[in-house]
Amino acid sequence: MDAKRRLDLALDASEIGIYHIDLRTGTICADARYLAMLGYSLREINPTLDWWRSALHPHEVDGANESLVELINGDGERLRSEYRMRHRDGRWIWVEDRARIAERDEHGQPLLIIGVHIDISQRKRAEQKLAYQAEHDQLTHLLNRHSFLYSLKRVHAESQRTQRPYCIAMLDLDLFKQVNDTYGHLVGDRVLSNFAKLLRRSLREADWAARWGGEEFIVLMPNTEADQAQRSMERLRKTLATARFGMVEPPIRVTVSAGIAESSMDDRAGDEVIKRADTALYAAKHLGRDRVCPASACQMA
Ligand SMILES: Nc1nc2c(ncn2[C@@H]2O[C@H](COP(=O)(O)OP(=O)(O)OP(=O)(O)O)[C@@H](O)[C@H]2O)c(=O)[nH]1
Repeated sequence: MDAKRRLDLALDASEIGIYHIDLRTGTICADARYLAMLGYSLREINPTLDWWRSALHPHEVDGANESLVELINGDGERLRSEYRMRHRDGRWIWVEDRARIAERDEHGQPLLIIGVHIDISQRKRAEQKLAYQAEHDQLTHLLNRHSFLYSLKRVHAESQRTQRPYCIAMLDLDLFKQVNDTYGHLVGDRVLSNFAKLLRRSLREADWAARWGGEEFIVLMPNTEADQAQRSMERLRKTLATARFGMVEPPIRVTVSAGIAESSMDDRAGDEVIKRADTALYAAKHLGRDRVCPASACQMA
């Protein structure tokens, strides 16, 4: 087998598309594999740099363009970037683009760029899945404690800057051990996951909800004062008190207790607000459960 045939077969197996850009005309000469990746055949399209730009995802168009401009005007010889391109059927394909200057004129100006496109959509999907799993609780799909604390750090800094308070609510399902003991752990899991849906639905877009651990949840409400937060948690409490979880007969009823704390300019970190909300939650439990206690009133407990 001659070397060219061997190379063709190897490229075919690799599913790597090859292209070159003629910088004098702005035309792209792409091979069949490059075009097939985007749903086109050789006869259907004459790609140009303008076409390439128009097919880029809005989130990556600037970055991809800058990498190319840097390759053309900078000192480097090589480019390596990742971006999405629109497939003919409307999907977005993640592409890894690796290219180099192939020819320069007598003044050193690039004339030709040669490169390859590799379809990395599968790897990107796997990375996105891993990132999601690292940030979310597996059972409830709410944020996990780690990513909640990360968001809290940012909201706390923003609140110090704007001098506008935020609120934290700590929530704990009441007597949840009885649910597990009566119906089993799997039914308990479903109650937790249905409660999480109810919680998410009852919040504003800007609020953050997380599973703090076990049957305990935490909510961060940016730009919110204690009375607004209390109204929001009261609504949730009432909705839950009248909800029925119908996975068994008779349907399960669950209530929730909550403690609410508003941030103050004296708080050095969000942890201090969490501590006050936790103390208020303890007061809510102590006062008989199925209630919302603001930290400002929990001395009553
Ligand atoms: N099904 C299920 N149960 C959980 C999970 N995490 C924690 N629990 C249960 O939640 C229950 C918490 O019980 P306790 O801490 O005694 O509190 P409680 O029964 O809710 O009572 P109060 O908090 O005092 O109202 C325990 O039975 C835990 O096993 C989980 O992921 N799934």
